[in-house]
Formats: sequence, C-alpha cells, structure tokens
Amino acid sequence: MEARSMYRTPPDFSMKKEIPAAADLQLAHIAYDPVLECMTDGFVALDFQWRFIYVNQHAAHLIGATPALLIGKKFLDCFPEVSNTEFYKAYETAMQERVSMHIEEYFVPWKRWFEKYIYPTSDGIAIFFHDITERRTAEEKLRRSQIRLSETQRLANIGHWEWDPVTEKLICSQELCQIFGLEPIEHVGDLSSFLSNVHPEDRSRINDIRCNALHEKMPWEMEYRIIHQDGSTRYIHERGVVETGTEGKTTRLFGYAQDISSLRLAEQALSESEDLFRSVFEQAAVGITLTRLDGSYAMANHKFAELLGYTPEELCDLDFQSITHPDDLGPDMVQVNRLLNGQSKTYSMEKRYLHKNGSYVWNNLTVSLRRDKSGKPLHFIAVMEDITDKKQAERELIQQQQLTEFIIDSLPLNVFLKDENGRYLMINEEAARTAGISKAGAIGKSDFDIFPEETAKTILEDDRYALASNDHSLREVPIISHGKERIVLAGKRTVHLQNSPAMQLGFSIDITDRKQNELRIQYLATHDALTGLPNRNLLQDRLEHAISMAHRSQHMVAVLFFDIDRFKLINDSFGHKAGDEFLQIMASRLRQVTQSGDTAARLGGDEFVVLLEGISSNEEVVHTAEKILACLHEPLTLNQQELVVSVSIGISVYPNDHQNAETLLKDADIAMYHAKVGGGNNFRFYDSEMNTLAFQRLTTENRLRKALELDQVVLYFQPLVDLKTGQIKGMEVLMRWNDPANGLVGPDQFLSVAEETGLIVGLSNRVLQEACRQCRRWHDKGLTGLQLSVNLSAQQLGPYNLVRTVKEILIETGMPPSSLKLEITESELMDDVDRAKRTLHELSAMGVEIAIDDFGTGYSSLSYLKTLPIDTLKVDRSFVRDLATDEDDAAIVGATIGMAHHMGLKVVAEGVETPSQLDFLTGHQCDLGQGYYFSPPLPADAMESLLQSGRLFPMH
Ligand SMILES: Nc1nc2c(ncn2[C@@H]2O[C@@H]3COP(=O)(O)O[C@H]4[C@@H](O)[C@H](n5cnc6c(=O)[nH]c(N)nc65)O[C@@H]4COP(=O)(O)O[C@H]3[C@H]2O)c(=O)[nH]1
Repeated sequence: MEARSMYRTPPDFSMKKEIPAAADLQLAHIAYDPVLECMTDGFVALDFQWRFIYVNQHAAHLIGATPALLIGKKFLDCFPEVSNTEFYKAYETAMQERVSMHIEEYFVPWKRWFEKYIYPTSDGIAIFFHDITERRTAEEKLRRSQIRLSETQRLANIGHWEWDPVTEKLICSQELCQIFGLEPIEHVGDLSSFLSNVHPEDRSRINDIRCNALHEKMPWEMEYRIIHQDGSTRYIHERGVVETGTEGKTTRLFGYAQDISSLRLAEQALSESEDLFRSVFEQAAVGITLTRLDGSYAMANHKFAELLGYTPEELCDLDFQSITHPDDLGPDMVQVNRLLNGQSKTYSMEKRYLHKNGSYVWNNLTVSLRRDKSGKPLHFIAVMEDITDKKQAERELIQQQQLTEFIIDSLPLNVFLKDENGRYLMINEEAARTAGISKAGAIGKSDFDIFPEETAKTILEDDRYALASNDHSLREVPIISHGKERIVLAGKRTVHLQNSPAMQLGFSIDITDRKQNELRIQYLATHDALTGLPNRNLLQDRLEHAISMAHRSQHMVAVLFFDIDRFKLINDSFGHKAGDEFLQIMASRLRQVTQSGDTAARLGGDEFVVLLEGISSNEEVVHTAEKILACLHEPLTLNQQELVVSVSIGISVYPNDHQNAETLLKDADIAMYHAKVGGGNNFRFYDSEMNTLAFQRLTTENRLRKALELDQVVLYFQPLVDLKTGQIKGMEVLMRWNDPANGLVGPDQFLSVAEETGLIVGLSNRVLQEACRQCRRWHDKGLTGLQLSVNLSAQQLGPYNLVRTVKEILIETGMPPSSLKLEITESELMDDVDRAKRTLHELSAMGVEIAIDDFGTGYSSLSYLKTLPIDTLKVDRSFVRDLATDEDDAAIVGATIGMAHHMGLKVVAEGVETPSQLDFLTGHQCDLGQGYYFSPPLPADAMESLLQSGRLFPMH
C-alpha cells in the first residue's frame, strides 16, 4: 500500500530519485511470495552478478517466459539492447552504490514506458515496475496541446489570465506577460500591479468595467492601452468571463487579452491615409473628380466645382457629357473608349466645360481609369486644371501676332526676314508686291530666285555689309530696277533668337522720289522761289566759303548790294503780280551780266546781291558794278508800259572792309543807302564813315523813342482856305518834334526813321489824339465849324486797328466825326489794298472824311479811287509849283479838278505860294487852297488867334 500510494504521487519527470531506506528488502530467501505474485506491478530481483533470482508472474508474463526459465539467467543476456540505457545505468547505480532509484524510462525492447523503483538488496537489487505508456502518451498529448496553444497565443498575440477573487491573485499566461511587456516571473500577481501597466487615461474605465462585470456577473469586452517599459503604447482587446459556483458565488474571473496594436495602428494609418487623401482631394489646386463609367460624377472636389460655378453636390447630379462643349465631346469620348478598351492608360486633352453661368471655361484634363484586381474597370479619375487664362493669353498672342502681321503688311516698306543662308522666312505684302511674288511663294527662296542677277548681287553684298556692320546697318543702296536707276534705303539687323540660328530682319524702301524731293527741298531752301536765284542762306554759305578761299589765295571778295530805286512805286502802281514779273526780269538780266563763278542772289523784296570771287582789284568790281547799272537800266515793258528803272549799289570788299560774311553784307547795305541818298542809279564803296551815319540813325531812333515818352511832340496847324470866299474852312495838322537839343525838328528829319522803326504808329496816334483834343478846346471856345485834317501813316492801316483807335479818341474828346478828315497818300493806300479799302469804308461809315494826299505822284487809277470812300483829293504841291510855267502841270491840275468834281470830290491844292497859282486854281474852281500864300503851319495859340481874328484871305 505504501508503494501504491507512492504511485499516486504527482508525476515526477526527474530521472532518478532516492527511495527511503525502509525499502531495504531481504529478497534472497524469497522463494515465493504470494503478495508479490498478486501484484499488478512486475517484480524482479537480480543478484550481484545480474542474474534473475526472482521474477513474479506479472513480470514473467511481460518478459514472455516462466519465472523458472528466467531464474539464474543474466539480465543482459535477456535484454542485451538495454546495456547502455538509463535503465541499466540506474540498476548499476543501485547495485553498486546501494541506493534506491525511481525512474521512468522508455523500455526499448518492449517499446513501452515503465515507471521503476529499484532497491538495493542483500543479494543485489530488487525492481518494481509497471507500464505507464498510456499515462505518458496522454501527458505528451497534453504537453503538445499546451505548446500548440502557447504557440497559437504567441502568434495571435493573445494571452490568457485568470483571477481568483478569494486570493486576489492574478495568473497570466506567458504570452500575456509578453503582451504586457512583463517578465514571465511577473505573471502571477495582484490586479493592482497589473493595472499599473495600463495607460493612466484608461485605468478607471477598465476598472469600472471589471467591477461592473463582477457585480453583474456578466462577461465583458473592452479595449484599452498599456504602456511598455520602453514607453511604447500598445492597444489591448480584452474579453473576460465571471465564473460562478453552484451557490452563485464568484469562483474566478478569466479571459484573454489580445494585442491589437497592429490592427489599431493599421486603422490609424488607414484613417490618416484617408484624411490625407481627403485633404489632398479637397485642397488640391486642381479640379479632381471620380467619375463613374457612365460619365456621372461620383465625387468632385471643391476646386473643380469652383471652376464650373457649381457645388460638389450639384456636380454629383451631373455627368461630364452634359457639361462638355459639343465640339470637345467627340474627341473626349474617343479617348474614354481607348481607356476602357485598355488601349491607353491615361489621356490628356484641353477641353471646354460649360460653366453654370453659361460660359465655357478651358481646362487641361488628365484622365486615368481605375480597375479592380481582376482588371474590371471601376471608375475614372480626372484631374482638371483651369487654363482659361492660358487660352486667353494664347488668343491674345494670336491676336497680337495677327495685329503685328497686319501692321507689317500695312507698312509701305518692304519688310522681310531671312535665314542664315539668305532664304526668305517671311516677307510682307509690300515686299511681295514689289517683288511680284506671293508672300507664301517667297518662303524658302533667295534673292537670286526672285530678282535679276544684278539686283540680287547688290542685295547680297548689302546683306554681307549688314552682317559685318556689327549686326546693324542702314544705308542707301543704288540698284537697277526695270532698267532704271533707283535708290533703295535698306535697314538690316541680325536677330539672334534663343536656340535658333541667326536671322536677318530688314526693310527696304525705294527712296528715289524722296531723294529727288530732298534735292528739290534743298534747292528751295537755298534759292529764291520767284527768281530762282540763290537766296540769303546760300549767299551766306557761298560768302563764307569765298572768304575762306580768299584768305588762302590772297584774292579779294566783293559784295555788291543793291535794290531798285523807287521799286515801291512800281509795286504799288502795277500791282504785286507785275512787281513779281519785274523782279524776274531783273533776275534774268543779272544772270546775264554775272560771270560763272560769281553769285547773283535775291535777299527778298527788291534787294539783290552779287558776290564776286577771286578778284584782284577794285577796278574789276567797278567794271561789274557799271555793267549791272547799265544792264538793269535798259528799258523794259511791264503791263504794256515801258519802264526805265535804276538801281543803287553798295559795295563792300574783303579784306578791305569788315572780315566776316555778316558784316560784309551789312557794310554793303549801308553803302547802298548812301548811294540811294546820293540820288540813285550809281554805286558807292563802303567806307568807315558810313558806319557813323548808320550810328546816327540809330541814335535818332533812340531819341525819338524818348521824345514819345517825354511828350516832346507838338502840333502845328496850317489853314485850308475856301478859294471862293477866302474863309478858313479847316486846317492840316502837322507834327513837329520839340527836341531840347536841336530845337523844333520837322517831320522830314525823323519821319523815315520813325517809319523804319515802327515808331510812326505811336507818333501819329499821339497827333490824332492831341489834334482832336485841341479841336474840342476850340469848339468849346466858340471856334466851331472847323475840320481838322490829320495825316495817316500806311502802318496805321496795318494790324493796329485804326478804326477802334479813332472811335475811342472821338468818344474821349467828344469831337464829331465829320470834323475829322484823315489824309493818306496814294502810295500808302497801295500797300495792302484790301485792308486799306476795308478800313477806309469803316471810317467813312463812322462819318470821318477821307482825303487822298499828294495826288498825282503815284500810279493809282481813278477807276480804283472810285471804289474808295474818298471825299477830297489833295493835288501834290509839285504840280502846283509850276502851274504858271509848265503847261503839262497846268493841264494835269485842271483835268484833276474837273475829274474830281465830276466824281463828286472836293479838291485841295497844296503848296499855294503865289497869286498866279491862286488865280489858276480859282479859275479852275478848285475848292480849297493850302500854302504859304495863306499861312505857314502855326502853333495852336497862333492858329487860335488867327481864327479868332475872323480874317478872310483875299482871293485875287
Ligand atoms: N514848299 C512849301 N511847303 C509847304 C507849303 N505849304 C505847306 N507846306 C508844307 O507841305 C507839307 C504838307 O504836308 P504833307 O504834304 O501832308 O506832308 C507831310 C506829311 O506827309 C508828313 N507829316 C507831317 N505831319 C505828320 C503827321 O502828324 N503824321 C504823319 N503820318 N505824317 C505827317 O510830313 C510831311 C511834311 O510835313 P511838313 O514838313 O510839315 O510840310 C508840310 C508843310 O509845311 C508851301 O506853300 N510851300
């Protein structure tokens, strides 16, 4: 029984175990023991020689022999194959060391497991054994099953646990320990130590769940995080069950925990990936759509919706076909079908989408087809980029190009572009027209293909010149075109565009006509249009040139400056047209009289200059001057009238006089003035004294200006006497200059300077104003019925608005217009006939009377005078002077009086000095007389006294 109870001890897998000394059996005398024979265990005893000395029935049965046969046989003789096994070693140990052994061993001869107790005996050893093969097989199965479970748990990252509510001990499987990052030794512990691994945020929750499950006795399931010692976080899924006893009392809690970190991390990664996709999809700067195979939109991002003016939701109710421009749908569908047929993996195209507002927007579309693993098409993924701006820019570029082409084609220039081999890349319309070729036809051709060889050679040479001229040239190229010499202006530039060979851009224009015009303009700029003679500019150039030449050659240069004596009279009398004709005759005569190498120039008006170069003496100059005088003095016919004119020539000579062109001309002009003063029709050489006279004229001008400022102008009055009654009917107002230095100066001393300088206008206006004031004063003193004749200068009829001045003066002085008579000479009237006529009519309309002064000295015809509002003719005193002696003058004066009366005009005879003149005049019914016979011009107070005396002049 003792031994049996030993069998029931828990399995011990150790190889040997000492048996208590109580088992020290004395078996040598045992012949037959009924106890041993009844045993279900085998029993054998061996002596020190390893011979069987006892074998019970069960053992003999197992060995397969009778005990009698076995007794005395040696153990190894029966089981030679065990000599080196654990069995044998254990027997040996027990035998030799006299210790008890307990072993479990696989007994090879019988192919079964045996548990053996070996005891030393006095004879040797005794061995109890029984078959444990089934137990060992079950144990092995269990062990393998546990290994499999453990391996499975390890692979699935699952560990199990069990918690005893009584002991509050927690038992964890090795896998669970691994999951929690705990040492296997830690796998038994209490719940609180386990919780310390749990993420602090999850602790209370899982504690609540477990407590609740314990309370409710319900299974639970939960997820939580734990933190490993290395700080990493793991995700745990736990299931637990509450086990209860028969009385409903909780006996234990058990369950498993699984590390689902990889699942959670994968989910997290998936979620992040989805978020990423979402944000890429939604925040993309391009439109993205997911389109079903039928074309309807499954998804559209905001950008695409924004491009088309829809919301993404609205787009999902549409398909791409309905919002594609009709012209783009066909090509789009072709590409879609290629995708579906597997002929392409992706396609791109530019297409127009219909915007919600009805307009079309250009997009660059890239589409690919998504298929499942089996290759079945799932949907299209399309990416759209708004290229409306790009398209607009393209359109604008095209328009710009068209505009540029239009402009280039509109240019009246030949414009062209050639490649590096001189072949045309482009020509404009004008170039095509010039070359007689179409624009397209010129492309690829060279000049030798288009133009005659000579012309092409010239162009080629110019092309080369342009290339050599630092890439840019502009020059005039003479060419032969249609047998005629032409001049072409050619501009060429070498153009280096990126990544292309150098090209030549150029233009050309036929400037033959322009060149001719330039020559013509140059001619006009240097010649007088009326006579064709060189003008002042050309004369100046030639004079300067002549001076520099003379300086080198030690020769002389002479300037002969002249004008026509009394030319103004010719112009006034015959009119401007005849005046021009006259000047042309003069010019042609000058050409005849001057030698080649000399210059005959017209400076303007009737002023001419002859420039003599390369002369050696004054005699040569005199000779030419005389020739000019004689030639121009020849009679000529103008307006069918024969005329004889003379000129006055002033001469300056280089180097005798001034040294430069300008002063030489001035010197000659001064000399001419002196020649004229000397009576005309002669010439004078310049001398330095002449300059003094010119200086005097300048001084006079300045002093006159001062006189006007200082009011040094005084008025004299000369009566106009009625030749019938002897009564003073009016008076002529005559100006004097009360010069502090020279006393009273008459108009003949300063009038010409005043006329030349324009001071005459101011002087005359002053006289007019003062005369009217004086008349008013006399009127106020009772001296009424007087008419004042005031002289007008031709310049007052100019742009100075004489009418307004007269009106203002009359208003200011309160003098009746009929009391004023304005005198103007015949020649002054002719300066600007139209203006004079207009002015006189306006004055007459105001009531002012008009008299023609110095009548008979000019060339005006009576028919012309008839058109003017004239009241009075004043016969010039040169006719009156010789009335008594000169029949012609008498006839002229008589006829003039008769004719004037016939025209309803009054006649005033000037310069009446003698009774015989008076007799003639009264005899011819002349209306009024003026002259020293009656009275010289008187100052105002003397005139006033005369008037107040009421004196009548005797008429016989
Ligand atoms: N030999 C001679 N001469 C006589 C006789 N009776 C008068 N005279 C002079 O003849 C000139 C007449 O004036 P005029 O023919 O209008 O010629 C005037 C007139 O054309 C001009 N003149 C005078 N005062 C003015 C004026 O205020 N304005 C303008 N624009 N010219 C004026 O100056 C010219 C000369 O004026 P005056 O020297 O004052 O010379 C005056 C006068 O003194 C005579 O019997 N014998």
